[in-house]
Parts: sequence; C-alpha cells; structure tokens
Amino acid sequence: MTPTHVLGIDSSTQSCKALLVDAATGEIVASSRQPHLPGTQINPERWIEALEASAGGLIDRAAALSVAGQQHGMVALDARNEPVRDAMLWNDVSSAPQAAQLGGELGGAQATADKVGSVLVASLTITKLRWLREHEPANARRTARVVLPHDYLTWHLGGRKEFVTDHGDASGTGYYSTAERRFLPELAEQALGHRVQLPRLAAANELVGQTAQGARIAAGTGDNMAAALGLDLQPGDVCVSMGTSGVASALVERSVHDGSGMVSGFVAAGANYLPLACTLNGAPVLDFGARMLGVSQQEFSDLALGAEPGSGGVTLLPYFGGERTPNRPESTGVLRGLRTGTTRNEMARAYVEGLLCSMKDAVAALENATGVATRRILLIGGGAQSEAVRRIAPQVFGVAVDVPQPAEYVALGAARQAAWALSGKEEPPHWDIAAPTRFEAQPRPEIYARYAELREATDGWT
Ligand SMILES: Nc1ncnc2c1ncn2[C@@H]1O[C@H](COP(=O)(O)OP(=O)(O)O)[C@@H](O)[C@H]1O
Ligand SMILES: O=C(CO)[C@@H](O)[C@H](O)COP(=O)(O)O
Repeated sequence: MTPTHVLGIDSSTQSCKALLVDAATGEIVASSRQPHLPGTQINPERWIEALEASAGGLIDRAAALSVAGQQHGMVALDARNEPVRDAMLWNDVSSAPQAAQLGGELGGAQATADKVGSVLVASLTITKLRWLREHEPANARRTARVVLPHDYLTWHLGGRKEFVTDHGDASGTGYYSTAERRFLPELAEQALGHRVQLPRLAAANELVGQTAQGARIAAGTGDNMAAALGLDLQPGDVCVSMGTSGVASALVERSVHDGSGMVSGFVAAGANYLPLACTLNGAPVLDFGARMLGVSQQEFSDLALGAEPGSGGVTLLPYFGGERTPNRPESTGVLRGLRTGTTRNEMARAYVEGLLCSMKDAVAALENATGVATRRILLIGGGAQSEAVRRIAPQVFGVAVDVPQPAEYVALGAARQAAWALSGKEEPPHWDIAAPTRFEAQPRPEIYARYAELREATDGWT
C-alpha cells in the first residue's frame, strides 16, 4: 500500500523548516529549510516566500499539512487583508512600557495572570497593539484584523479564504482567557482603541481548509505547542528548547496563572496546558560568543569543553537582547570575573554556562508555578546541537539531560497534528520516537549559585 504522507511546517524566528512524514509511522521522508531575514520586525510576505522555498516542493506529496509558527507576532491587517506594517515579533521589546501600562489597567500582575493566563510582557501581542495605537495612530486606525504568524500562513495556504487559529497560539495573545478557552475581544479593543476581527478558534485536530494542490490543512499551532506534540511530552518531562528563544515548558492538566510573571500559562495543542518560561536569549548567545572569539560553532564548543567547570570564575549574564524572564526589557549582557589570566577556553565556557544557567532559572520558575518536579529534561532546538551544551547541561541542571535524535521537533509536531486531523480521531497518532541520547554528569551547583548572585546584583542595571 502506498504510504500517506503529511507535511509539518515550522515557521520559526530564524527559518522556515518543512518535514514530510509518513502519517502512519512518523518516519521522516524529506526535509527542507529556508532562512528568514534577521530582525524583530518583518513583512509577513517574506514568511510566505520562505515557506514556498522550503515546503513548496513537498506540498503536492502530502495528504495533509499543518503550520506551527513563532508565537505572539502581531500581524495587523487592513480591511483588504493587506499588512498595515511589518509584523512585530515576540522578541521586539519596544512595547515594554505598554505592557506595564496595560497590566496596570487590568488590575496588576496577579489579576492579569488570572484573566489571561500570563502577566503581560513586551512579547505578548496585546502590548504591541497598544504600541501601535500610541506610536503609529494612522496604522492603528487602518487595522481591521489581527492574526498570528501561523494564522497568516494557514490562511495563505488555504487560498486566502478564512482566518483560523488554535487555542494554543491564541493563548499567547494576551486577549484570550486560558480558564474559559475563548478570545476576549474587548481586551484587544482596549489595547488598540477599536474592535478588530480575530480569527476563528479551531480545535487542534480540526481540518480547516485545503491547498490548491488538494492537501487538507489542519489548524496549526504555536511552535512550542507543536514541539510538545512532536516530542510526545509526558507529565514530569521538561522540554528545554534552545532556539532563538530559550524555553522551558511542561504539559499539565490545569491552567497556570503565575502572578510572578516568570511563567506564561499557555494552552497546549489539545486538552492540556503548556506553561512555559521563555527567555529572549537562547542559542544566539552561543553565536555571539563564537563571533567574539572569532571561531566556528564547532571550535567554540571544543574551546568550552577545554575549561574547568566554573570557567575560572568568569560568569556571564546573557541578557543581550533585553530579557523577558526575568522581565528586564532594557537590560544588556554582563561579564564578571575577568582576570589577566582568563583564557579563551574559560571565555567560551562562560557563554555556555551563562546560557544554561538562564535556562535553569526558567526550569526553576516552571517547577515553582506548576508544583511538578522535573523528572527529566529533553533538550531540543539549534543550541542542543552543541556538544558543549549537551555535556555541561547536566552539571548545571543537576539532572540527566536527554537529547532526542536530531530532528526538527516543531515541524515534526506540526506533521503529527496534520496526521491527527486527517485521521479524524480524538487522540494524535502514536509514533515511535527514536530513543534519545542521555547525558549525565556530577552536578556543579556552585556554577548556578554564582550566576544567581550576579543576576541579583545587577537587578536594576540596564
Ligand atoms: N552546532 C551548533 N552549536 C551552537 N548553536 C547552534 C548550532 N547549530 C545551530 N545553532 C544555533 O541555533 C539557532 C537556531 O536554532 P533553531 O531552533 O532553528 O531556532 P528558531 O526555531 O528560533 O528559528 C541559531 O542561533 C544557530 O546559530
Ligand atoms: O515567545 C516565545 C514563547 O513564548 C518564543 O518561544 C517564540 O515562540 C519563538 O520561538 P523560537 O523561534 O525561538 O523557537
């Protein structure tokens, strides 16, 4: 029998990735990737070009497809569904003042988390709507509809008919009630100044359209929700993703409302919830370190592994692009403990340890907010390809770290969502996931202790 293929698309911050997968087994039969333009604002048409360049040749081989996308980006459209301006992405921190302002209007941090699942930070879509109203009033007035990156691509692939989203991605807008699982359009109106059209909310396993080639289209979801589907995340697992963002996420059965703001209480693709702690500074911290030392990623990893744990006393706070967890949108990176004898090995290792310590902050926040102890960590994303990250991670996290077989788990999760919707069943298909490689090491709590001291000492710095 000819196998049925499904296509998973991951339109993430740095690139668009596509995986063609056997719908019955999850076996990957083809893959492709196309980079996105750098920056924190982008014309959404550029995403379409990257999608066509990566996935275009695979669509006619798929019976169904699904798009997972970077969360939160504000795609503001006019009455003819033309973008009124470039999309503002999750990592654009311009709207930090508006986040604080709107949070106050909603009654403060805990009241906001109770209402929408998350304390407002600049990443969330609603804060960008208020920014638009204050900084570009003419564009704000022209805005008739607001959608998320994955909604825009799903709409395009379906022949530009209906705008649809899913509960997972919608839960990251700041105008969605995670407790009631519905949009709160009055909050979008409060932010922007007038009512806008929002996409229809579809179930994670719903078919919402069809491509010109005849492939059925599933609702899609946010990239972190898709990663949980791709990994088949289980209770007690914490997924640590080192993409452009650094994310610690876990699947739980009840909605989370963390008034501290460290954890965003999002909804998963399906009946569960996906609380996550997200930093603005993920794998690009390693890119920055390698660039500063003038070496390739491979050489950078080798350099880092040539230094002792603790990096000879050099500690890095890697808040290069401002930070979201903790909420320090104006902050910059800080290096402490440099001596005349500091070596290149120690410098490289300090970058790796700094990134991992910021992810340990995220894991700790997740444990605090959910009350669930971490049984194991699954490390994914571009940064997980670094040997130094893999080997130093268990020293910093203090638990074993599993690195799944190299695979694009967001795109794989999108493919699983497509297979799920195509099957018409209540549950996603069971796919055998290859056994991960386990990394274990003697915990080195002193690394994190020194990092935490630097984080506290620099609170209030910019
Ligand atoms: N071997 C490696 N070592 C360190 N970083 C890497 C390696 N391979 C990829 N990366 C980094 O991972 C990031 C891309 O990861 P990815 O998960 O694709 O991001 P996103 O999903 O946000 O687009 C880039 O910053 C890239 O430089
Ligand atoms: O803002 C968040 C989650 O809240 C980010 O995780 C974005 O969803 C972008 O993800 P990557 O491109 O880094 O995977």
